[in-house]
Parts: sequence; C-alpha cells; structure tokens
Amino acid sequence: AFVMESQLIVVNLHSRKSIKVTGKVHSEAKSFALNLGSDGSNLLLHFNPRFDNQGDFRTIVCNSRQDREWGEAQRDDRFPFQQGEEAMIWISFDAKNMTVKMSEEHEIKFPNRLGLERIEFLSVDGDFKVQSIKID
Ligand SMILES: CCCO[C@@H]1O[C@H](CO)[C@@H](O[C@@H]2O[C@H](CO)[C@H](O)[C@H](OCc3cn(Cc4ccccc4)nn3)[C@H]2O)[C@H](O)[C@H]1NC(C)=O
Repeated sequence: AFVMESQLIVVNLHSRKSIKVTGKVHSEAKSFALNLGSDGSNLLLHFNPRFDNQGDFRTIVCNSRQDREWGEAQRDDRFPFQQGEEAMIWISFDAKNMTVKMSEEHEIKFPNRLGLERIEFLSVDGDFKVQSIKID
C-alpha cells in the first residue's frame, strides 16, 4: 500500500505570479490533492483529481477551506490525468479567481473565496510524486 505522505512546500506567491507543479501520477492512483493557501486550515484551493475515490470517478473536485470548514465543492469531469503518467499543473490567481491550467485547451476557474493576495502554503497529498515546482 502507498504510504500517504504529505509533501509540504512553503512558497511565497503573490497574486501576480503563477506556480507550475510537475510530477508523476502513481500507476494505481485513486486520488491526489494540491492544497494552496495560508495554512492547512485556510485554503484558497484544494485541487483534488479523483480517479476512483469517495464515489467520484475521473472527476476533479475543487474546494476552499476557511478555519478548517470546507466550502461548496465544485466538480469538473473533464479529466486530463492518466495513471502512471506525468502531469503539469499551472496555478495562477488574482483577487477574484484561481485559474488551474492543465494543458493548452484545459483550464478550470475557481472563485478566490478567501480573497487572499498571497499564498504561503502548498501541500501535495496522495498518489502524485512532485518532480518540480516553478514560480514565475
Ligand atoms: C454524498 C454524501 C457524502 O458526500 C461526500 O462527503 C465527503 C466528506 O465531506 C466529501 O469528501 C471530502 O471532500 C473535500 C473537498 O470538498 C475534501 O476532498 C475531503 O478530503 C480532505 C482530505 C485531504 N486529505 C489528504 C489526501 C488527499 C488526497 C489523497 C490522499 C490524501 N485527506 N482528507 C474529502 O473527504 C465528498 O467529496 C462528498 N462527495 C460528494 C459526491 O458530494
């Protein structure tokens, strides 16, 4: 079984910048998550692709978290990830929206519900091994 380790990275991301995460999806991936915000309890974005997990099949679940409380989840079944393959996830944001780009033709918008101007926290959980992180 996989050891579910959380990869915690401290970043200092202003809203004019973007962060590009590349990595590899486990060959038997069920679910992974990228969490961005000020800390684990206050997330601008919980980006959670589910291959087959908690009743979701090949669906991207996005949500926010405020003082540990989850907000209203948003689902998208345009699912570009493949088990065992590399993936690039490119996240940018402004005072209104988060934008998650996965390829030229596929991006997801999610409201910036917390209105944070800065992201100091990025954690990666589940069946995804981070290979690089680039802020530009
Ligand atoms: C239909 C009645 C039950 O609804 C289900 O309720 C679950 C519990 O609230 C919902 O699952 C939660 O959805 C949240 C986003 O809205 C988060 O994804 C909750 O997971 C938090 C979390 C992260 N981690 C670390 C992690 C992440 C990915 C892989 C491995 C470890 N462990 N727990 C996850 O438990 C789940 O999305 C929801 N399903 C539906 C269809 O609404």
